[in-house]
Amino acid sequence: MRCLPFLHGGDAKDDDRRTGPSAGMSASVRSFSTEESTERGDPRSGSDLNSINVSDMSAESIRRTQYPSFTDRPANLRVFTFPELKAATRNFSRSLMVGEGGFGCVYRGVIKGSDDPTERVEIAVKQLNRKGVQA
Ligand SMILES: Nc1ncnc2c1ncn2[C@@H]1O[C@H](COP(=O)(O)OP(=O)(O)OP(=O)(O)O)[C@@H](O)[C@H]1O
Repeated sequence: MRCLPFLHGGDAKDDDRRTGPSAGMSASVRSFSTEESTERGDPRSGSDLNSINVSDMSAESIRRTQYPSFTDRPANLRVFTFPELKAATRNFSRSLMVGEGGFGCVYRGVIKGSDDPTERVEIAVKQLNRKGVQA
């Protein structure tokens, strides 16, 4: 699941969508949980989820998946827990769904600011669909 700044109006696929932290309204997230796995109590840790089974990967695909360590992430990359995203989107309410891509649905949400908890930051949260065509 990933979390992006929520954009008002217009085509969300334009360049504004990729402005990131410099836009002053960003919320980045990297979470691999799904509601399904969380409610089953999936015991995998974040580091487990970052690991890659290379047994059946080609050399080319391995080269393409050389991500930096999750612990080496940029200081301004904010990480959210699944319960936080669930609360922000009112349990992924259909009424807050703003779109759907090949990997899953995108929901509008509101979270507290990282520096000022009274600040309300509008976000877009994509919930990955494991059964989706691309996912
Ligand atoms: N940050 C955002 N703010 C507002 N709406 C968004 C945002 N991100 C996505 N959306 C809405 O959700 C729809 C689907 O977005 P998504 O990123 O899933 O598209 P995609 O790139 O086609 O999907 P995928 O990456 O899963 O193939 C968009 O067309 C848009 O309507």
